[in-house]
Amino acid sequence: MSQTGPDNRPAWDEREFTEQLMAKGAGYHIHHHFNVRMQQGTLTPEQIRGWVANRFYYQINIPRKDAAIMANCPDRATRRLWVERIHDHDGHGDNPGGIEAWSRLGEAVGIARDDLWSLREVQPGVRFAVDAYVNFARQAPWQEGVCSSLTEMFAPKIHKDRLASWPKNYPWIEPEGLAYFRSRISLAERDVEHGLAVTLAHFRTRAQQEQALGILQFKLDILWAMMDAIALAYD
Ligand SMILES: O=C(O)c1cc(C(=O)O)c2c(n1)C(=O)C(=O)c1cc(C(=O)O)[nH]c1-2
Repeated sequence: MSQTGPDNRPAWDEREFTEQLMAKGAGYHIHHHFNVRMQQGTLTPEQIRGWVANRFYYQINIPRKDAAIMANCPDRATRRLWVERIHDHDGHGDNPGGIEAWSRLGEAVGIARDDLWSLREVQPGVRFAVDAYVNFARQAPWQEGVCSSLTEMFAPKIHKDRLASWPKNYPWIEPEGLAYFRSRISLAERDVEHGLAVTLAHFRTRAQQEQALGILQFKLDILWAMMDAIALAYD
């Protein structure tokens, strides 16, 4: 039975709703001019370093964002899956984790560890955008926080693009530095499987489904605003 909201428009079925979410990929930061230039190989070492140093602020805040979603989630089964995201980034047991891998990317592009961790390169626009993501996760119902992570549907392509093009375009970057991108491909696919299942189950009426598209747009805007701030600072 298709559910209707107060305006009586029929809900999309799961296939159509998923297609609507996927169509949001047209606004992914993969299409931002700074990313296009990064991919074409025309960025200078300073520009690459600027991007890596600023994106680090996103990396260190992802586990805080995920902890906020968990804190809002009363469902133990969901928390058992969600906690893996925190382990992925912070590290767990023998796995040093994604933040450490990003630090190694920093070293591979010529940023000293202390410089990266000092956050002194982080631009105000990047800080505001990332903080908005964490604050959203703190304040919104947990299913909306989950929905906002769905830009990860589009992330495996951007990671694969970097793995394919950086070694030939930026031979000065030590190849071991790219391990973060490699690690994220399967993790993003796993995250999306879970995040999409939660989203399809929670946003049922047409109005709710459109709200989900709005949440995904909010997250696309965060990533886009980060790129704008980085492009402005290093162009
Ligand atoms: O390199 C990228 O372009 C990119 C984008 C995104 C994204 O779409 O939010 C993530 C990541 N990387 C990433 O590595 C990552 O771990 C990640 C977690 C999340 C999230 O919202 O929970 N997004 C992303």
